[in-house]
Amino acid sequence: MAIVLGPNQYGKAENRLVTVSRNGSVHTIKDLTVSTSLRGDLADTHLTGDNAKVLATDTQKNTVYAFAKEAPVGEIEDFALRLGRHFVSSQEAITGARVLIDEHGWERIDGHDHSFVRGSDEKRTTAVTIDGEQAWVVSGVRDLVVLKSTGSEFHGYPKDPYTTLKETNDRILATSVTARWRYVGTDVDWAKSFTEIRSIMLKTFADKHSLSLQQTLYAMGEAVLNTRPEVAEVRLSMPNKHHFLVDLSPFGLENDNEVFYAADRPYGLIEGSVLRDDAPDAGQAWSTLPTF
Ligand SMILES: O=c1[nH]c(=O)c2[nH]c(=O)[nH]c2[nH]1
Repeated sequence: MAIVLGPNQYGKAENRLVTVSRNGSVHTIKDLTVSTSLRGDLADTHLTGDNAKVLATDTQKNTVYAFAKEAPVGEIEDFALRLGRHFVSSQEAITGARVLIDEHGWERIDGHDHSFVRGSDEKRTTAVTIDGEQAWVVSGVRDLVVLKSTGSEFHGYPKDPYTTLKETNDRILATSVTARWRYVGTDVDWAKSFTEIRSIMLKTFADKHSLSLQQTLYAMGEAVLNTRPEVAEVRLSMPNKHHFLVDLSPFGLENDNEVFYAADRPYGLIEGSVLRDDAPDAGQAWSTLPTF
């Protein structure tokens, strides 16, 4: 038996980067969390501690901040592609890079020039993978919390000895959407694509009469693929944020779908992928990302 080194990567995780760009007195901010990981000929450092091929994680961190000054950060996908390509092209031993960026949203306060309020916890995300000359982009959104107060049913499921759930023709449906979509290529108007994908997912959640969260998940992915040719595959992770009808009968009160207890756990976790059957090969697009 021999013991060998398996797949490995290393980098600086969760660099917090905030930039201010000034157009006269009007400021625009970008608030990012950037993680970089490098892959390549890195056996020596693992096997003998020889660091001749190890671009320090500290240097990777500094590169993130220097690149933010040297050119406008722009869209997160472009910034991630710039960083990833730089690491691979400038270090002979480094053959691959993975750059993950989360963008945290700030809204201008009442049209104010330089004051902002954090809108919600929602994050725009990207995961860029560089392998030699090739690049894959998977973008998405996290913590996009939505709720509909009707237009959702759940019934027709098997009843076994342990089933207590009551069938319903009218329930609250709420979830916190994590969506990732894999782009076919890299020649994309990233901002426009993101805005339109987010909007079509929200519209579908709202408009689709739901017989299960699974059905809603599929409809959301399908709507993205039907309208956005630049996308090959959508992966969705949607916790079912249960809202239970409170039993008010001890108080002599009827509860006609008006008073709910919002449980935070446990939650149903509904996850799935929707893709074109002729989608181009995913290459390394999803590697090391969570399945959903
Ligand atoms: O939309 C739903 N899907 C399920 O699989 C499920 N299971 C459950 O208890 N409630 C729900 N709701």
